[in-house]
Amino acid sequence: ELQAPPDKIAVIGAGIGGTSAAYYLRQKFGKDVKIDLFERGEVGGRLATITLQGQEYEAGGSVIHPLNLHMKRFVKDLGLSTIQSSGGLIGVSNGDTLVFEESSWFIINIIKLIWQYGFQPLRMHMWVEDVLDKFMRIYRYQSHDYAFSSVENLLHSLGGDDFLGMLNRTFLETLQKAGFSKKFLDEMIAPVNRLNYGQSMDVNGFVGAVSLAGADSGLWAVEGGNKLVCSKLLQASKSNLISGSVMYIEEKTRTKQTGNPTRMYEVVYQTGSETRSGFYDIVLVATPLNRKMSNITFLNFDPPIEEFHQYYKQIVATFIKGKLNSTSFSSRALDEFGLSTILTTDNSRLFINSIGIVSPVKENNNPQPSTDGAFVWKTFSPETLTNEQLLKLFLSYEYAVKQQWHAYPYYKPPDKCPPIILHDRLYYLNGIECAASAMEMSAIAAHNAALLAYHRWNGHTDMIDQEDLYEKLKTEL
Ligand SMILES: Cc1cc2nc3c(=O)[nH]c(=O)nc-3n(C[C@H](O)[C@H](O)[C@H](O)COP(=O)(O)OP(=O)(O)OC[C@H]3O[C@@H](n4cnc5c(N)ncnc54)[C@H](O)[C@@H]3O)c2cc1C
Ligand SMILES: CC(C)=CCC/C(C)=C/CC/C(C)=C/CSC[C@H](N)C(=O)O
Repeated sequence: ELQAPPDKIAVIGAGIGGTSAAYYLRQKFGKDVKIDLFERGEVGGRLATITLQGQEYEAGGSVIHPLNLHMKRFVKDLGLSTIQSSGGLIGVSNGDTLVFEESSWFIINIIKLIWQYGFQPLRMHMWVEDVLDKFMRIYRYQSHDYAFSSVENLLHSLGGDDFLGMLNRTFLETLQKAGFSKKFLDEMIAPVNRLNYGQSMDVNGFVGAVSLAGADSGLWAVEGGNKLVCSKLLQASKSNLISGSVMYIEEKTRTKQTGNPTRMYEVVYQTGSETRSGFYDIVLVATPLNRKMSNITFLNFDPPIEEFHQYYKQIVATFIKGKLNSTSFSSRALDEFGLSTILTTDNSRLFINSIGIVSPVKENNNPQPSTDGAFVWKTFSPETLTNEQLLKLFLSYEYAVKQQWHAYPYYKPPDKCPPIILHDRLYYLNGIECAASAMEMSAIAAHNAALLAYHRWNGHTDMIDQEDLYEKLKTEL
């Protein structure tokens, strides 16, 4: 049995989380509900491009896993096209030498890997596959409309106590327990985690697994920029975009047209120099709740809604067009260097986490140098690079343009996730980032929050936090 649908829903934040939430809310609640989507910056949020000499490059979230089924579905349903992330050879630097270097010959790579690390790369591949296999259960649950009231319940339904345990242990502890050697972890795994999350092996084991999935083959991106998914979702959801910064949310009693006094949420926002507000039946917050990133306060809630203090790590992405100083990484000159991505080990004295050649978002081909042999490189570093540092990395450069991010949570297990239900009809999506931050994670959180809001509105408690879903759905034909 269904209640009358809500009149108005607010979604705060038009990144991939907020726009996909609007899309799923429209699917569940139907065409009559009015959905307002608040955004204080650009649609896309941490999915953004940077334009350099007339070419656009991904400056935020750039790669998508081949098994990220929500992102895949969006691209298909919204009529977008994909490009494959360009390969290129990868090396790992410890600041003095390259501790690992890929060859363009497949067989040489296999021999090198076995020589240096035995069968650990294969075992690691299997470990990640096993985590991914369980993770994929979420798509089955969500396609059957099941929802979860907390991130912990969601993860438990996917991988049981093992998945919850991964939030409580460091990635290092998790992999040491699984029998991987220090050399392999230092030289192969820590550098991937520095590239993807700018952090050491002290992150939680779950985000570590996601990070390794982010180094799988078959990664892809959206032609024209990943942020196009957000603008297309916004359009498809037929939501009303309000350009403004939400300042606070307050619960108040309003008398609706029916004459009934109803508890509603007043969303107060600033647009230009004006302060305005609107009343909503349901509110979804799709931005990290902390002072630096969203600065939203919750007034007069009973019980009060706590202030969240999740610290987000700063990452600086710098785009440099220039000729690499290959001798910063190896003894070879540039014309014999051949690597297009260099990762760094944790103990490296280098001031960057990674550096790699990038292609424009419209190019499906391998990146091409300009006539003088210069490529466009992207570095990730914890701090802004100084001119002196840039001149260490490059023989010469034409430009260096930076984009600074509060990129992802600073992971420090045990990682306890914030609640999804902040109040009766007030939901929070970005708590999922405490398990792992990635585009697909936000899309999963958005689908879950839309289903949760729908079932709670209609009193469908049997669709929330069902135990043993995997077994139940296995027997369902
Ligand atoms: C440099 C970088 C590289 C990354 N690479 C990858 C990658 O390759 N693959 C991957 O899967 N993930 C990647 N990620 C992570 C991914 O980008 C994020 O997990 C994802 O984009 C988060 O989306 P979101 O919608 O949850 O949050 P956001 O994108 O942060 O969206 C929140 C939105 O809310 C708005 N907002 C905030 N406060 C208010 C307010 N008070 N009022 C109104 N609006 C407000 C913000 O302006 C923002 O647009 C990367 C992130 C960064 C920074
Ligand atoms: C959620 C699952 C199962 C998989 C996602 C895997 C994935 C794509 C992880 C990447 C996460 C991330 C935050 C990457 C940041 S750096 C990305 C890229 N290599 C770049 O150079 O910009």
